[in-house]
Amino acid sequence: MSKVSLSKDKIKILLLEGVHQSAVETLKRNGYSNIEYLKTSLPESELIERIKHVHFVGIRSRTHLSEAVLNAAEKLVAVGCFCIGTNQVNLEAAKRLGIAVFNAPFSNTRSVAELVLGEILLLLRGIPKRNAMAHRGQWFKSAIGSFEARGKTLGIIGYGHIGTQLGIMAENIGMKVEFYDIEDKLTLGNAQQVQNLTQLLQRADVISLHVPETPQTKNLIGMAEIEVMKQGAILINASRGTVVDIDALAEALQHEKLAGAAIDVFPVEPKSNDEEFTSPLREFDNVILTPHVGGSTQEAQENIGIEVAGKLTKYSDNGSTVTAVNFPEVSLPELSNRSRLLHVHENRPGVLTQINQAFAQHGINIAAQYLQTDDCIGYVVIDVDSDHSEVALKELSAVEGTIRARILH
Ligand SMILES: NC(=O)c1ccc[n+]([C@@H]2O[C@H](COP(=O)([O-])OP(=O)(O)OC[C@H]3O[C@@H](n4cnc5c(N)ncnc54)[C@H](O)[C@@H]3O)[C@@H](O)[C@H]2O)c1
Ligand SMILES: O=C(O)[C@H](O)COP(=O)(O)O
Repeated sequence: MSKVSLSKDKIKILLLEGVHQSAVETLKRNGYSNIEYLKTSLPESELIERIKHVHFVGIRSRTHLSEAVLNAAEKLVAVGCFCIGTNQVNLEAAKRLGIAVFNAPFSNTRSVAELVLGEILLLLRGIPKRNAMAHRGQWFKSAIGSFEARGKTLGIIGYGHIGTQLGIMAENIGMKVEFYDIEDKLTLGNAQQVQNLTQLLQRADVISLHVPETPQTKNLIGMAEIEVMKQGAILINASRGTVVDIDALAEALQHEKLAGAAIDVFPVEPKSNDEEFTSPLREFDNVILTPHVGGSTQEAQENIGIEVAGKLTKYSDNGSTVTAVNFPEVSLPELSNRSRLLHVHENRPGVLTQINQAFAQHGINIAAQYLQTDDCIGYVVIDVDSDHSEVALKELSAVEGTIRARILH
């Protein structure tokens, strides 16, 4: 259990993976100056050492916050994922330890959709192969294997923030859009939801994946799924590397079952730009390989920096957990002329009663109280008169089942 009651200059923030400077500016504007900024991710052993002293950590998709790392993070209050995906964080372990995790659920979605649209056009025209040949001095002027997008069917797997935007853009260039999603979805434009994955795979000229990394999406596209796709279809994956069986894809390209592919994410990705990228797909001219840059645009990164740093400062300054991905969500008013106690506890019967009884015994008047729980933890926020705040924190910290308690003035 950790108690935190620190002035802002003592709050240590570690930002990894070269998050946009807008994050640093946002934190500084809000009074947080104790920031360590690294351009790379860190291997687990180094992270375990560095994270011990840190109150907030900012990462992107390359940094793995495993249970071992989180267990070592004695002072960690919150994690900011400066991206959409949060699969690189052990969210359950973070929750058990009372560490809130935030992300940027929308800010880079347009960038991904735009990249995929471009790839669809290039792949339908066979441009990656012609481009590679031209670089080698070969002139391949031919309409063979070259098609317009107009009238072709785009099959989207995962019709969320990215899938829907891609669908609208694809319709605007005359494509027919169908999608498969495990949820019933409101269809935008003229898109049609199909009932099963096989149906989508059989009908689409281009398949694009926009699902999260989950146990269900692991190898969602393997040998069997590629087999049912149309002869000469195109496969695009800008979601997560675990979603496509890369060896199965390489084999399908070898046998010319597929006309091309665009892959932005890989089962194993280099840890830094200095590390060599290895993949069985490197040998194929008709595959666009990109180094996980779907969301890497200036616009997206700047917006993500502001959004996630804003969420971290709000949680630090006022306790709000709105949009946290692993925490009960509590929306809180500004704190004025009082102290605010933030208490994360195991969700077991009687915690709130214990708190209220302890406060009553010490004559601590509760000015406001907010509580949200999920199946594992509870998060209660209590505003009290500042004169009582230190006693209140002591009492709160002694409550059975307490995971973390901190105070804001
Ligand atoms: N390449 C990049 O740089 C980049 C950038 C942003 C996001 N991403 C990845 O793209 C993913 C999608 O992003 P989003 O913003 O559209 O997410 P989202 O949560 O808005 O949408 C995901 C959709 O997938 C559906 N889904 C989940 N499991 C499924 C399954 N087994 N089969 C079919 N549908 C399923 C969900 O119901 C949802 O509609 C993210 O989780 C992230 O991993 C990659
Ligand atoms: O989850 C995401 O938003 C994307 O995969 C982008 O990750 P990145 O910030 O590491 O580029």
